[in-house]
Amino acid sequence: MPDVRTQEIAAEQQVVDRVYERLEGMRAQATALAGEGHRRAAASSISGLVERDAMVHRAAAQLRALDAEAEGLVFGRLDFDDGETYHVGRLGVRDGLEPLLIDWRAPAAEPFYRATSGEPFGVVRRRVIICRGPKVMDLDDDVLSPDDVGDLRVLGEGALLAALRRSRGPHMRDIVTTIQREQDAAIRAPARGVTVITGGPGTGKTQVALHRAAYLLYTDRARFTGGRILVVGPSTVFTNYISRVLPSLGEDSVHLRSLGELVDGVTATRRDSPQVAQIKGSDRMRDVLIELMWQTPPTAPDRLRLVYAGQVLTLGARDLAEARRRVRTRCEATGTTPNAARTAAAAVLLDALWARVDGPHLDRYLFSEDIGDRGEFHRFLQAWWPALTPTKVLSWLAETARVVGLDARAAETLAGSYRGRSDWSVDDVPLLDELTELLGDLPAAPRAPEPEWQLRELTTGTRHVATFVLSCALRDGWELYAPGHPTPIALAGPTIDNDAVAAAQRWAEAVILREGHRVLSWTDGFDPHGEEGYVPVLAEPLPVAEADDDPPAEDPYLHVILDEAQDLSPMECRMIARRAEYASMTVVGDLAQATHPLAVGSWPQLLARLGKRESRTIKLQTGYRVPQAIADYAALVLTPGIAPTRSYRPGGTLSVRQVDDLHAAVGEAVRQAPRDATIAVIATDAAAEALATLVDVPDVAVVPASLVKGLEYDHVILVEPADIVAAEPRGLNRLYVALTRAVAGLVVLHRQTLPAALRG
Ligand SMILES: Nc1ncnc2c1ncn2[C@@H]1O[C@H](COP(=O)(O)OP(=O)(O)OP(=O)(O)O)[C@@H](O)[C@H]1O
Repeated sequence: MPDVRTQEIAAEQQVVDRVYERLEGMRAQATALAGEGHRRAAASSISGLVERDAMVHRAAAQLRALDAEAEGLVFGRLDFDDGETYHVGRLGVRDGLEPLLIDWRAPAAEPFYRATSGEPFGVVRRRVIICRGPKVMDLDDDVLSPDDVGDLRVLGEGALLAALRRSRGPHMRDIVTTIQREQDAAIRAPARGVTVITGGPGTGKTQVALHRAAYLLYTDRARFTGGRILVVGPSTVFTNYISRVLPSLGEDSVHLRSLGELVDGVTATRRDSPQVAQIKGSDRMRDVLIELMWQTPPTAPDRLRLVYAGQVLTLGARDLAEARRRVRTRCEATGTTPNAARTAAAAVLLDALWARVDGPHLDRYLFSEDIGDRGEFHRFLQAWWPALTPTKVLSWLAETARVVGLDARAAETLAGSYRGRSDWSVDDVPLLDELTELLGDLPAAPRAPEPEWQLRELTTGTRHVATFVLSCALRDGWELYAPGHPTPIALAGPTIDNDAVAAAQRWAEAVILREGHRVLSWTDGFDPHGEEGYVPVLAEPLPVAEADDDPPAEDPYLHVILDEAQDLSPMECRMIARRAEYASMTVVGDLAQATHPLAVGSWPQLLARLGKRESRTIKLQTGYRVPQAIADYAALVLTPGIAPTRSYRPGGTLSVRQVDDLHAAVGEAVRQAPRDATIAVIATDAAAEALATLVDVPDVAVVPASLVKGLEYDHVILVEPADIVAAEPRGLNRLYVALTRAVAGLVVLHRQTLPAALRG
């Protein structure tokens, strides 16, 4: 006769089997629907069918993601006092009208995470079903009666302990079966406004942030699907570590980026020294960058020499500097970015050259036309006012001895950080992003000319032309149209006879030159009204894109989740704020772990940097990573007044050893660490480099202290705390972060005296 447990497991297995059977059916249906074509399903007269098909498609997509993760789909059951029972899982499954499995994010599943004996929500029993794929392995029942309330109010204690004991892999695993009450409240907080989630190390902030992303997608999929949620983490090591959590929840449409990956085309992983980070992170860098982008490019020629009407016209370095200053003033007054300023630059140079022409009888238009015809003027213009990319401008800093807006020492520190480097640091990324905005779009690549038949196609109304067009209207005389404009930008008026095509073309060439383009010759074309006209062949491709042809603006993010947000510098906040303009936010962090020299002292201060106001704050109190003994030791370095995290994790070993030979001691500690565990040696960035060659053992990671934030390992060997503290202004906070990475064992090795806080 099987015992009750075995019987219960068998009963649950039947339910799980039914769920998988139904899913198989849905999968087959989805494949068939895909084969049939979605249009046919959508055209069905029964609207319920369309909804069902959509559900089947969605389930199939989720299943693909879940299959890849091989996680059990069913993990919970709730029994209510009215006799009702449901099963809770990673996705919702119905058989006809009967719900077989409730999605963990559905309101009906909330009691699974919230019910306590004090507030049971009608639940009499919560059961965690421990599955390996489709096979039920074990059950953990929680009978809710008033006597059950323990000190920590842990829900599903057996399952939680089992989850905490599970061996650690290279990636973080989801916690969907064991989310705790306070975590659930944070996950399900309203999407709107800004939700700040704080808590000590290991309280599950990152987990909450990721489960919240999955929750928001569930509650408003139409709004958030397709990459409208952005999750930002501090480093690529960290984003890689957490990258499996959302797929294991069946969600793959969230953008997960590290701070070094927010600008297209750049993947930065290296951090600058605190001294450099302090300069690059400060918001005065915006002014520095503005000065930099208007300065004379290092490759620009410093003399312009042309011959006109037998006269040698020269602009020397001082004239050119003055001309550049005038272009800047003109552009700043009109909000023109440097990349859109070549037209203005041409006009200012022509003014300066004309001022040197001796001879009152000479004509200004003819002068512009003649000079404009000279290839040398255009070659000069391109070199003197080149198209600028953010990377090009930032690289000038390596060579710039005097940086407007910085004192000499800061300028030298900044320049030094670029010398001899070919890669960008994470701290450069906000500067590149700022420059992208400041410089404006690059002139567009040349577009294929419109086929002639398309030009003739016009029957009624006006069109936007793709290039300049010169045409002659019967009553108004010669008109010149510019790209993208349906109305003329210039009218010749009665001065040019309607038949004098050559004169009209000369006039138009002068106007076009003022717009920054040189005409080589003319061909036939059509104006915006479909009338025949002349189209110039330009020396350079047109930088102006027709309004209709602009690439669609990228969809903005609608929710931005920031992890380790305590560390964002003012420039990083500006970069995030640009992406979060239309977004609600979830801001996650721990001020005690702030290590950036410009980190904020409070959450309202951070939100002010982001241009947002706090809507709600949720503080997580219980730690799940660090055992209490290690948490208490780490808390010694905290500022007095900050309470250590109350840890739920049992066990843990702590050993603090003073040694003579650090390298030998590290080798010994690595040999003694259990083999089936994840092991990290954490040291200052400089020491980590040396240790990495020394500790060449597979599965043992040597991690620089600056990269360890957000990560965790079963065993941590921490090397020379005094050096970690001394390495940077917020060294104590860095030490606190390093001390709170261990899940089971922490070995602290030191040769020097320990930092005062740890001696206590
Ligand atoms: N409810 C839970 N059930 C099981 N494990 C949990 C739970 N909450 C957190 N954990 C585990 O605790 C560890 C720490 O979680 P997490 O990294 O999210 O904490 P954190 O607050 O972001 O830490 P830090 O501030 O150090 O970055 C992880 O291994 C996580 O899986």
